[in-house]
Amino acid sequence: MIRASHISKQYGDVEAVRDISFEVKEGETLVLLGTSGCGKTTTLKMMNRLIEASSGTIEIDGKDIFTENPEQLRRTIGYVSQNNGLFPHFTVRENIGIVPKLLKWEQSEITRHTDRLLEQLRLPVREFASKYPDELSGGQKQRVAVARALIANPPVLLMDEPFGALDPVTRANLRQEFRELPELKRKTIVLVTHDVQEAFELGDHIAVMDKGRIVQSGTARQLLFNPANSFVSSFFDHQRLFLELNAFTFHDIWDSLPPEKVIGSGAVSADLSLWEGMQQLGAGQTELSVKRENEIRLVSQTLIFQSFNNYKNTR
Ligand SMILES: Nc1ncnc2c1ncn2[C@@H]1O[C@H](COP(=O)(O)OP(=O)(O)OP(=O)(O)O)[C@@H](O)[C@H]1O
Repeated sequence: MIRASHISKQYGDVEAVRDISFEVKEGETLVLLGTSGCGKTTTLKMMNRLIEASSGTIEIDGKDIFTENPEQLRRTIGYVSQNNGLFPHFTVRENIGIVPKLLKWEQSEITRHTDRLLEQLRLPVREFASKYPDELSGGQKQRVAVARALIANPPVLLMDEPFGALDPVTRANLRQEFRELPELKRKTIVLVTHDVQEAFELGDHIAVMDKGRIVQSGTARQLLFNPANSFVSSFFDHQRLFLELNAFTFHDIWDSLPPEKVIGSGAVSADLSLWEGMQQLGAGQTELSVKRENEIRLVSQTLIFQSFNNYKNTR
């Protein structure tokens, strides 16, 4: 569990972060979302003391991080930086093994763990372990950076725009893989992004930031349907329908669905978001009749319009 209370960072006259407080429960992901310069990276780096806070307190698992040795603290927190931060003169295997080496693991242990992670992150050991960062694509470098952050099995992971430099397709694929990676299931994660879709896909909670402050913190649904002010709602306006379809699952419209069961084997999984489900329906990947598919579409769209009306009424 991470608890940040009233943290601020001042650079001369610039207040990069102003009196921010938040909690991240064990195993949850908090996304810091905001436009360039709003203080996301500064907030993240205060949590592993790459930047020292001007005031406030940060606790990780009940321990005040300001009383710890910063270097030792950083060995217990996984960190993926904005530009992947790989050492160019180290091979992939050496880059991933940096922290275990500092922790004085046996070399055989380091190799075993490195190779397992490489395979999991779809970087076959034979092909990639001895390569240098310059010989990798952007997406491959990010996978190595994630492996490096995970190898010592830290309970907390900090990620700064981990997919930022990638094209939209690679970015979406990596996000999907990232969500399914068993290593990440129980981690407490703080992730920085300016990408709304990324925030909604990966965050249990999302903190929307502006000018060094958290304007609103909540689940995707809370932010979409109960925005604190026009800044928050305008943040989502240009892709609202897409976000709403992602914010609901087929569970949510179960009662409104036609009586004949459409969810289950051969049909649509109840855990799918409406967006994913409708994509499956559109691609003819289910065993449902066209008539049934159209009924589901109609129910989904009606639900969204109802929600949208509720949302408009709250403004
Ligand atoms: N070392 C520094 N000295 C002075 N001002 C700084 C310093 N680092 C950051 N700032 C300022 O603090 C503010 C917040 O910067 P920060 O890097 O946290 O923003 P960000 O939201 O992460 O932006 P981006 O998405 O572009 O990385 C900015 O106005 C920035 O100019």
